[in-house]
Amino acid sequence: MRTEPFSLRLSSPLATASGAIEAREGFLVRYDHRDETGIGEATPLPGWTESLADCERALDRAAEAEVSGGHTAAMLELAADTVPAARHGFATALLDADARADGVPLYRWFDADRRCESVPVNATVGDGDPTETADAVERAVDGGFDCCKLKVGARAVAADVDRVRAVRERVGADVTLRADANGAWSREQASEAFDALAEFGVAYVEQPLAADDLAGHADLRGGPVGVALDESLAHQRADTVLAADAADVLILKPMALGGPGNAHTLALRARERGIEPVVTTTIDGVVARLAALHVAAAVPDIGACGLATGDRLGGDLAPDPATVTDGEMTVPQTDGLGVDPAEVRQDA
Ligand SMILES: O=C(O)CCC(=O)c1ccccc1C(=O)O
Ligand SMILES: [Mg+2]
Repeated sequence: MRTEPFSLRLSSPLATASGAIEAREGFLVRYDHRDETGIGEATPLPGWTESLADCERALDRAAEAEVSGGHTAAMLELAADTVPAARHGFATALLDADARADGVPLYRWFDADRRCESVPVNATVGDGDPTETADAVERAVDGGFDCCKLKVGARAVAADVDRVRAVRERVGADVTLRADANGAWSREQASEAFDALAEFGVAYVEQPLAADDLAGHADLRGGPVGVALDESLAHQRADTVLAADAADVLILKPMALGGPGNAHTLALRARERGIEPVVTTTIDGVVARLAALHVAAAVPDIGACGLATGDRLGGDLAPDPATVTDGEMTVPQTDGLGVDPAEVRQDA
């Protein structure tokens, strides 16, 4: 196992209720397995995953364990609940090598019977005043998106409602709107927001309440605006979240869940319970974005996913083979993730 640090600046920082994301630092992971080299990416995001320092220590421990015990021993050092980003990095490299060895794109390693050319994606629009927000959504719609997610919760509920009204007036009824409060609201604020946002046809709100308030989320369900859980999954066991009947939609971030395999398993388990899975990045480099794209591609009839985040980066780890046209992201059909590990490095 070989690891290499990288640091990517966002040319377009994402303003959220829990602060702005301005840069992403992490590690590329390379692993030789079954005569192939696989590549993975560990890009921790504090609040969602372990710290950068804990990620590095976990990868070092895993590399040491691998020398004598192979990939099984390495994986035992990488617990999904404590070091999910480190686990994601190694697990992705292993999966990439396995899919290459089997001669299939990663999504077909998850489900050999599937063929998936593209995955629908939403545009992600950060906090801003009503005009800035409507401008950003209009640009996205002009660029072919028909589903936009707005960050809310960074200002008063009434001010967010003004933003959503401005967006709806600007782009009309045909665009699907979602909101993401990143856990900012009290129960009272959330119920006020849900009542007001219903008028503008908001499909769902991601994490309206704190991550541990599953009962509060369960109470918000049943109206025209759906409830999606995101942070709750990063902070609690998936079994607890699934059993709480607290969500219409589950947001699955492979980086926060310990890897593409864990995210894929959870997507199918959510479906079994009538909960819609949505796969998103944590604003990552191209390796992790492709891993998330393949997870989404492996799930039949998945709705719009939060994968169109590459254009926020000022530089990347390799050219991106997945382009977005008419709100659909193309899925690479070459073996593995769809990037050549030899061409992956910072600012490639
Ligand atoms: O879902 C999207 O549209 C993009 C991803 C996104 O919003 C996000 C990115 C980094 C950290 C947290 C989040 C989030 O969904 O809350
Ligand atoms: Mg979210």
